[in-house]
Amino acid sequence: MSDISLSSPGGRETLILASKSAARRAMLENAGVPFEVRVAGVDEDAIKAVSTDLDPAGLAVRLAEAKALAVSRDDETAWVLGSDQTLAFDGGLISKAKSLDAARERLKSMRGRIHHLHSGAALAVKGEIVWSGVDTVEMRMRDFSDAFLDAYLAAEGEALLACVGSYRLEGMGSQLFAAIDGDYFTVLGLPLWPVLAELRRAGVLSA
Ligand SMILES: Nc1nc2c(ncn2[C@@H]2O[C@H](COP(=O)(O)OP(=O)(O)OP(=O)(O)O)[C@@H](O)[C@H]2O)c(=O)[nH]1
Repeated sequence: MSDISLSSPGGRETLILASKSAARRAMLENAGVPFEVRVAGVDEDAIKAVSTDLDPAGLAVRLAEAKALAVSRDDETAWVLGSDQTLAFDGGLISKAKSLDAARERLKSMRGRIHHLHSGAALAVKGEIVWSGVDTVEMRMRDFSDAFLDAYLAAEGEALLACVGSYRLEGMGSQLFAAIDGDYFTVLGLPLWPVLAELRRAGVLSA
């Protein structure tokens, strides 16, 4: 993963995004936020296994905090942003599909029904969590046809396997939904508004 070091206005603190997520990176880039990328090598499955006491939103925060801490412990100066997204459906948690066939079955099971996306974020400095937050969106998937689903999978391909719900809301993916109730950026994987507000409060971004 290449580092992105954009010149920070006024020599502000360095922000590191501890995520391999292309969507998270694009959201910050498009918002004009100077940052570097350093992927956090966190064993998410191990954390999930000991977090059965948490609801999906709480798990998203815990995973976001783990990613932020993993990078922050190695960098004594930067502000580190970690993030994680969980998908709650039918009383359980859905994780990324391993193949397009699995994605097809996943999307068939969710069509015509509601699921929720929880996007958690955390900021860490010097190995300590200084802020965390989470936002949730209700996703109302329409009962699309098999023909539409096949066309969607063919159009989007393996890029969908990087997305927790096996879809991307942007582009053709918007046709999978009747409506969403919540914030677009939260769907893409980051509770952008509270993250930007905290970065301004902390002086990482100018007010
Ligand atoms: N472009 C796009 N990405 C989405 C959408 N919904 C979910 N995602 C992505 O699905 C991924 C959720 O997986 P996570 O485990 O939170 O993050 P990750 O991509 O594995 O990256 P790390 O932060 O390094 O763990 C994130 O990259 C989200 O950006 C969407 O509608 N559009």
